[in-house]
Amino acid sequence: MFAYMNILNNVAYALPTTKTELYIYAFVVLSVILWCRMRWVHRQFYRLEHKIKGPPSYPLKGSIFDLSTTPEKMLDKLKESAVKNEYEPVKLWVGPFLFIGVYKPEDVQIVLNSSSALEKGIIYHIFRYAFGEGLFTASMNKWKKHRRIIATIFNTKFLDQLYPIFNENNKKLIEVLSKHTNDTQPFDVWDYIISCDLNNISQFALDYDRIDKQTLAEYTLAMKKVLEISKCIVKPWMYLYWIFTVYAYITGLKVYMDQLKRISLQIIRDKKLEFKTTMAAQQTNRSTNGDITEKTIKNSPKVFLDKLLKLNNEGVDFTDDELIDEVITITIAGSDTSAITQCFCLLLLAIHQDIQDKVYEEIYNVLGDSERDVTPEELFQFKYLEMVLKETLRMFPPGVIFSRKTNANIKLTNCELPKGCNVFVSPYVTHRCPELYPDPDSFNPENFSPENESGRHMFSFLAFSGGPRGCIGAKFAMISMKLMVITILRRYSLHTNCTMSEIKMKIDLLAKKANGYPITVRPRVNVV
Ligand code: HEM
Repeated sequence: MFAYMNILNNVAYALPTTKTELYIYAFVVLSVILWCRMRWVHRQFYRLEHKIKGPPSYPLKGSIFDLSTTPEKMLDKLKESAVKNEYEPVKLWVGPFLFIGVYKPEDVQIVLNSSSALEKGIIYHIFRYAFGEGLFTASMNKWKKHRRIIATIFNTKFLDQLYPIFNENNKKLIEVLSKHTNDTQPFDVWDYIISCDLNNISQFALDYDRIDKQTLAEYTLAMKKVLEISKCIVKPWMYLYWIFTVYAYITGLKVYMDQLKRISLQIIRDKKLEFKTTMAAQQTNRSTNGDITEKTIKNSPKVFLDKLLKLNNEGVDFTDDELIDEVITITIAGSDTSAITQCFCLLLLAIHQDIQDKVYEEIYNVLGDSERDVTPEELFQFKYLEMVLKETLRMFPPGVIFSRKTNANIKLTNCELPKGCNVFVSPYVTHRCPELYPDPDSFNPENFSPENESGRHMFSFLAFSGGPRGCIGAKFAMISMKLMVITILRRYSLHTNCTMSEIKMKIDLLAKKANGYPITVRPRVNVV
């Protein structure tokens, strides 16, 4: 009886007496109810999540949401946790968002080929705000329609007629590099390579032949500036639209975002007008000659935008805004990625003189002493250079992580991903797995010899992602990168005092080398 009275007294003591206490109590009780309801409604999500290993997580903070962590450290932590869990999936809470890393090629294949993982993850929001809803950021329904159409453009015949664009820009590149031939100290090759790539990709996407130099300079500057938003990717609060918008205004980024759109729209309008005139001329020629004349054949589509407009005319029906988004996406997705790979490749060849000699030998075997341009048939013969570029992409994939949102549970080899999580794949982590690539921290193009490649799982090499949402520009990239390396090595030998252990990474959306790519160039005098 006494004990009973005591309990009642304690309860009475704990009851709210003031209005403030009442509000606090109500808030706590409501929060607990809402939390229980959320756990109940999403019980299947939590049941599956619970089965996946990962570091301890704390409310709000999650497992890795630590402001002092740099992206480079975060990547090292990811690699550590993957090794610790023997490359089985690892879960990470970032604030309220569940991320699950998938590293084993067998699991990666399931994810990238799954129709339940075609939606892009939350980290892409920033890119959607900055350069619209092109293929790279598009939501699933839009992506399905656009990808099917745009994939028809990236065929071999279309890519083959781009060689003159690449060759012309490469020639300009080796001319500007000539001013460094007497340098005794290494210089950073980045600015030269990215300018060449920006020219390649803008000419490919928009056809710059007809735009004045001033506009070209404005467009490439705007592209460089907009690309800088990738550093926001490690700041989750930027995923909120209104915070990003304020940031874009304050930092002046909005000016460049508008500039990209304005110039693209102007070119699209000019091209549309030109396209109409050509079509009208074709109609007239057909009615007078009964066939298409030489003049109209010469006017057949040369660049990406021409092709899009032609498809539009055939009933595809892209709005001007959609055309702008796709053109900007192609230019953004195709410039830094290629430039990073080319810079790493040049640096790695400068560090590994024996491998550089082998690449030069191959160039000499195919092209001899001639200075003529490389043809598509000849480029196909550069097998060793292809191995070198793939090994570069293995060690230093520009995209170290990419992610998708699951819209259904997905069964992997040993566990199940819950619907609604952000699943991510890390080429960097998978590419450094010693079971797939022995001695993974050494640069060894033999990893991609036909024998070694055929003995490995297809999804062991993820630099271009894979499955239906993989890189649409992979072939374009390989052609442009091969042609550039060939052009440079034909004229110069490359040297550096940088060593492998000195290569430190700087990561935002893409992974670059911190402190640039220091090389020296010497005119080639010796013939093999
Ligand atoms: C070395 C060069 C390149 C690398 C390493 C690379 C890598 C990638 C990766 C990993 C993805 C998938 C990203 C994700 O799922 O989030 C991707 C997508 C994409 N890439 Fe590339 N890329 C390169 C060059 C290019 C080029 C030259 C173009 C255009 C000409 C291009 C256009 C695209 C587009 C449009 C997408 C989005 C595809 C879609 O979602 O359907 N890329 N790329």
